[in-house]
Amino acid sequence: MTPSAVIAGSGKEAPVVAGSVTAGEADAPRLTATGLSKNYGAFRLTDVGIDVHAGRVLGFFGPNGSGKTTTLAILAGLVRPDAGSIHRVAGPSGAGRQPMSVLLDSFGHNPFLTGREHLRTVARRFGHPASRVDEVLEEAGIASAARRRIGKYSLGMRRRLSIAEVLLVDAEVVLLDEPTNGLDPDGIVWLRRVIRRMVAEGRAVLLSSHMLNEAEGLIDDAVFLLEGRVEWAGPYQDVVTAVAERYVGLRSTTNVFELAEHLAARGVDVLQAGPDELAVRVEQVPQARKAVAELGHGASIVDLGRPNLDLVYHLIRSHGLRNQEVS
Ligand SMILES: Nc1ncnc2c1ncn2[C@@H]1O[C@H](COP(=O)(O)OP(=O)(O)OP(=O)(O)O)[C@@H](O)[C@H]1O
Repeated sequence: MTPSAVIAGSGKEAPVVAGSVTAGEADAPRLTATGLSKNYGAFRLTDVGIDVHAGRVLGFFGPNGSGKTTTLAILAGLVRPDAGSIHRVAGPSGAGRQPMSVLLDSFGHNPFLTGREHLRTVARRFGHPASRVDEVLEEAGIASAARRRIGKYSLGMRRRLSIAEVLLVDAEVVLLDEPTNGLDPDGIVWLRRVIRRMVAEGRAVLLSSHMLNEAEGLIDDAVFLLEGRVEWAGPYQDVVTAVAERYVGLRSTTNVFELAEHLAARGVDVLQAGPDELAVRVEQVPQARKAVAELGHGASIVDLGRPNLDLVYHLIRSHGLRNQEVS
């Protein structure tokens, strides 16, 4: 069962996984998880490690069922792992923030409460004045629905309410699982602003998302999960560089879909890199040229430039780019 949306306030409710808290520097990792493992029988999360740094956004990516929500639920203390440890590092003293807030993909709101009643409960729990509730309702664009029961909210309104809740909690570490789900384009633009502001305020943000276009301009670090294991983790610029060093673009006057099929049939690892461009491994360029010539077309090898997150994701997903030790 996927846990419902929750705010992990004090962190005390987390089942302790050899967890600990120390005081840290301004730019230190605020949350470090190592060796997280969970065996669900049909699915295993294996040896997952994550560092979420102050003032940075960590993009957390992987296909459906790769274990992202399971990992977030463990970090939030909602699921007890079979192994691993979580270490939280407190920010500079005086910030007065809660340790962590979490927005999970599913909702755990009481449908019989109004949006305002729900947020007032959260505000009381964390000692915030009721006036703050109205501020976040306004900011989230749901002030006009504040007196309506949550059960009558649309999907996007419930998502906005969850984000309002994250703002209200005012935490050092913010974990966001698919926060754009259900948001309209205005809501997505607003969420981007919210995330940028949170990192500018020195918070550590983990953003799990399938919306690669949306995540691209926001992330500083990335973790790619495949089948419950970390395939690649580190500064996002490093994976972009790694892809740009290993792959080149291939342009041809022929239909690229037809060309891609032709190359794949000849054993060339090939991916779509743009509307009229493919990506192939540097070492397979001679093979690719030969295959293109067989089709009777010319082809040019081009620099991929800065590969976008979409291409990086698909390369990792289908060809692998492991920079993690396999245990
Ligand atoms: N409580 C549970 N009991 C058994 N299996 C579970 C449980 N929770 C999750 N799983 C399984 O763990 C696997 C990973 O699920 P998880 O929700 O973590 O993936 P995800 O990467 O977040 O996927 P998505 O992108 O679809 O949200 C799935 O196969 C799921 O069925």
